[in-house]
Amino acid sequence: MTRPALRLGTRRSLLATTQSQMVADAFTERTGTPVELVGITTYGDVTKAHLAQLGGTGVFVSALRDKLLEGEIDFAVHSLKDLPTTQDPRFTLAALPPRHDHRDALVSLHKFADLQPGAKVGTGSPRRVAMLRALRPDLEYVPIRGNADTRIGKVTSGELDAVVLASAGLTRIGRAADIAQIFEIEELLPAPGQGALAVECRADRPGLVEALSVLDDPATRSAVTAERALLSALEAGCSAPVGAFAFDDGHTLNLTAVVVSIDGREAVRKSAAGSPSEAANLGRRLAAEMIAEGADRLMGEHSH
Ligand SMILES: NCc1[nH]cc(CCC(=O)O)c1CC(=O)O
Repeated sequence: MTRPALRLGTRRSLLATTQSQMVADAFTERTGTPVELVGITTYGDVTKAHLAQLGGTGVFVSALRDKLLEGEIDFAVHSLKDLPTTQDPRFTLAALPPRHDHRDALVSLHKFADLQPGAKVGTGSPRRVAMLRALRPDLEYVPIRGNADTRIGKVTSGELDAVVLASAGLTRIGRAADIAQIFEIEELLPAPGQGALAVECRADRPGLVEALSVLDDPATRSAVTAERALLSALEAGCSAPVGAFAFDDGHTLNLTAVVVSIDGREAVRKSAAGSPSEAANLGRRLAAEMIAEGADRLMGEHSH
């Protein structure tokens, strides 16, 4: 007997459809249940303009959630770093699949250290600007928007000397060959949850939550739980210059986080370790220690 296909709602961008297809394939391989992708055009995709004024990437998330509530789709795949840290109780993150690469990457013809003084580096992220400024205050940081292809195109055309994007996203859309350098976390701490995917469905479908949970990776879940608890406890918005990375080696969860002033001159950077079963506590504890050292002052207007 063939089972009915589950409907996986996805934005139509290359990154979104690729990530959704990866999850669909992994689920079908594990369970034998077919998955059908359902393309959804979101308000954010249509208007393009002033995404920040629409509430940042949250518009993409809420469009998919609306389709879950309407029953048009069974589940959705999000980039975890685009999800608000406060979970809407109507939905469950049924699976957090294994995270492979959390780091940021430089797309350029040159290594970061070899860029000429005054070279133009494109990134729309205050976190990346603040941390890169700490390393190279002599470069010019230019805000940019658009999908990865558009951003890479500005390097190819010579309009910019480099752009910085998540390594995971570049690899997923087949642009790994354009990466000149991957930043290690000592240089550039990624956004909380960067590189991880979240598989979400309605909380009132426990059978589906259980079925999707075959894709969950407990070590990824504990790591990103700590990162996101820290972000939430810092009361930082998605545009705040906050970096965090946690790694669960199966016994110990190590968390490192930084808050940098937007000019790159001041930073509070701290690490802590704990039990993976206490991931959220670890994140909250490290956030409290960072606030005690002035992290909230550094965030300035970027908090909330
Ligand atoms: N904010 C946009 C966004 N959301 C997820 C990714 C890439 C994939 C990931 O980080 O999981 C990107 C682009 C980028 O930051 O380069």
